[in-house]
Amino acid sequence: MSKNIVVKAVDVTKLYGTFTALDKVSLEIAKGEVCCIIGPSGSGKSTFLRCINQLEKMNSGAIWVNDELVGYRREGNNLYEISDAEMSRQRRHIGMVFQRFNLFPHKTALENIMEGPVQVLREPVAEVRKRAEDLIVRVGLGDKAGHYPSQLSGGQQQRVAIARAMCMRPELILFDEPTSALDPELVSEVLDVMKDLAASGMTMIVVTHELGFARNVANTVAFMEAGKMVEIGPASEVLSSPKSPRTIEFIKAVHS
Ligand SMILES: Nc1ncnc2c1ncn2[C@@H]1O[C@H](COP(=O)(O)OP(=O)(O)OP(=O)(O)O)[C@@H](O)[C@H]1O
Repeated sequence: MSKNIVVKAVDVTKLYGTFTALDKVSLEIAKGEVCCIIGPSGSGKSTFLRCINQLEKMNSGAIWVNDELVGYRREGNNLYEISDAEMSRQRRHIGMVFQRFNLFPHKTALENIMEGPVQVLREPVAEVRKRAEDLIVRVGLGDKAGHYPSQLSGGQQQRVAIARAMCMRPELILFDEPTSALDPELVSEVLDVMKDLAASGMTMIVVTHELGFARNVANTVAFMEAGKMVEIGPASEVLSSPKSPRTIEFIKAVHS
């Protein structure tokens, strides 16, 4: 695989009982690219992100992150599955930002940002603190380092969550509807931080209903429906002249 490809997913299939949540979904993202995944509720967007970072085990298919197989493949009798230890090692390369910010309530903003590198990666505290202090300034919250999550707005909490993901120095950050739990007036401050991150060269996969963000920031837009990747291509093409009738309908509905 080319060194430039950060994520490659091939024929990822996920079943919940007999229900097919993902049906042979494939995707390839190059270093520094931003891919937005759009689609109606229940189409499998979150499930796909969760398969990429191993929060869900797929039933078949394969996922590579930076040339390393992180998912498993089952082809007939040919089963390959990486160990849980290996999975958690791999997962460190992948940051995740959730719809609900999931900060530790009893830790300050700065402590939340430092938590992963100190507790999981066992990096020296002083080094991590320096990095976290730079990051909190970068997300515009330099004056809120000592605040607890309950003292921050939703938009501020989400910016802390983004800084927390970045502090792990991931190869890739997955965003699962990062602005959909926010009051409308707080959406743009989070999107601005994400835009900045994209401009700095971070590879990102973003599940979002913010088509304006997708249009302005994404290189690639993927439209999913009923567990299938219906259409994928350059953002301008998919958003301005979609080919699939279902994509056309969806984009029209979001705009109206
Ligand atoms: N743990 C689970 N057990 C059973 N079914 C599940 C589970 N998680 C998700 N599903 C089902 O799989 C389908 C895909 O869900 P998913 O959350 O991935 O969709 P989505 O496109 O992210 O939707 P939304 O935009 O509403 O978040 C849905 O029909 C959902 O009900």
